[in-house]
Amino acid sequence: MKVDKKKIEKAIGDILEAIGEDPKREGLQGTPKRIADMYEEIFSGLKEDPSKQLDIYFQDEDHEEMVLVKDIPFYSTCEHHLVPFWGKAHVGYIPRNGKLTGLSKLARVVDSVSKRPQLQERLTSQVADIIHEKLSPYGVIVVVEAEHMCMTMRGVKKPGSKTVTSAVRGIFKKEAKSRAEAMSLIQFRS
Ligand SMILES: Nc1nc2c(ncn2[C@@H]2O[C@H](COP(=O)(O)OP(=O)(O)OP(=O)(O)O)[C@@H](O)[C@H]2O)c(=O)[nH]1
Ligand SMILES: [Zn+2]
Repeated sequence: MKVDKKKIEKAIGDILEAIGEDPKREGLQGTPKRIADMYEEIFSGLKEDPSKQLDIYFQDEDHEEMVLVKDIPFYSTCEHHLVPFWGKAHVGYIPRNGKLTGLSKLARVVDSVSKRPQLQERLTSQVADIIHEKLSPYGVIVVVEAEHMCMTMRGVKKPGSKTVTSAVRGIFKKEAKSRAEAMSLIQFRS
């Protein structure tokens, strides 16, 4: 289902009125439509199945070592306040039976689960679960670091504070050594 743009436009008009604005003044006339268009874009992940991004994979029987794509930028929307949280995701996995996915597909999975009203913890575990279920790798590790606008521009007002979440599956859960190796690669700065 597509977003109901008419309903969003009406709601935004109501909010503008409720805060004491005049939705008919020149600068605001197009705002409900702009926001409806924007919501269609930033919530487009709601009607996607992110695991479809991993439908295509390559076979390389030889490669059963860690693959890590780090510093994947993302923007998401906090489900509590509907304001942005954004940062970087680091996604690693150890392929099994030569099931390698395209590197960009890992970033596409991050994009897809970001474009919904989200919790950072859920975003992190959804990325790990999708890769784990679809590619059956030896293990998956996902680390997400983000700044939440609901903690900076309002409320507790702590600009610069970062929230770090992680989700590990398979071997990364069982073996501290593999986890430590992945974490050192994530932290490595060239
Ligand atoms: N666990 C988790 N909490 C989040 C996330 N995004 C926002 N929050 C928190 O959700 C909580 C909502 O708390 P409430 O007390 O219901 O709302 P509030 O009165 O606006 O809270 P304050 O932000 O403390 O002013 C806050 O503590 C937010 O920091 C997230 O991704 N994960
Ligand atoms: Zn929030």
